[in-house]
Amino acid sequence: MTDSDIDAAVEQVASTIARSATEIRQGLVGRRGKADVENPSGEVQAEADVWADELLADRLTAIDGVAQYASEERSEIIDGGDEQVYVAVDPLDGSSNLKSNNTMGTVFGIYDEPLPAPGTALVASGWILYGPITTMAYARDGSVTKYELTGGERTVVEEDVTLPDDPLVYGFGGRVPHWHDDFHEFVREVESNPDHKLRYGGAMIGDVNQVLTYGGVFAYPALEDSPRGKLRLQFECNPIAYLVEAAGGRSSDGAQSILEVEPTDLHQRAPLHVGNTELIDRLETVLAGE
Ligand SMILES: O=P(O)(O)OC[C@H]1O[C@](O)(COP(=O)(O)O)[C@@H](O)[C@@H]1O
Ligand SMILES: [Mg+2]
Ligand SMILES: [Mg+2]
Repeated sequence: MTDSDIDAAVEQVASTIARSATEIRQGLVGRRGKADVENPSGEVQAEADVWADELLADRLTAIDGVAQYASEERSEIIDGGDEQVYVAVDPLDGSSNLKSNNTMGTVFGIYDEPLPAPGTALVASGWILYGPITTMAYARDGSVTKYELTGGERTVVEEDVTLPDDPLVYGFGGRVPHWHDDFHEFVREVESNPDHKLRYGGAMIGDVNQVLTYGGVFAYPALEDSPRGKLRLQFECNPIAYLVEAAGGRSSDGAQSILEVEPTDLHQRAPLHVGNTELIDRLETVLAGE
């Protein structure tokens, strides 16, 4: 396996997901109901979750160089038979927003180690945002590019994207009564800054994309009834953390970079905090009780 083989496989995965996004968006119509089955995290799947997972599984495992396909929506890893890259996908992020027709996304991480893998094994990651238009944010070689997607075409709108220096927005998931006291304290600090505005839409990708655009912080923290929060390390936390760090920000599980979290299980959860470096540094200080 050479570096150029890996580059070719990575590029194929990213362009296949970008091309599929238009179809996924159109395929949401008529698939907004529940599928009556649970995913490995114990959540009832939407018809669109199941459909988007199958579409991406078929296309991504057909690519030369894809060794594994894993998804939030299936228990087992699909073996692609090759050996260059290992792909983890959240086919539809924020699918509970289907009912109300609000923002959703698709998240992907491309690793160079078998799954479950640490975030340090990521070689690229990205997300599609199904907003008023379909956009893509993509991290590769320490640099982030934003695209607009139309009919399968990727048009660059910004290269070398970095988080703005002055944070503007914040959004925190989980029921407020279930937040730990030290997290409450951090939230009070963030809210007391007159420059900061609440932006929370119930789809991680929509909320993190606001942080990438305006600067700020997004978290789905550890909760009293769920010590590892809600979001899944392989499919959600690692890809987001890799991209935000490539854009000059920081990620944390509360104590260390998300990319340092030891993977123990394909579907394990982790508390996720991402955003401008000074805010994540401050969060870690507050959570450490300092
Ligand atoms: O509805 P809650 O508990 O606030 O959770 C919202 C969070 O759950 C998620 O919807 C989980 O992702 P999925 O929709 O892919 O399961 C995130 O996008 C979002 O940040
Ligand atoms: Mg998700
Ligand atoms: Mg999902």
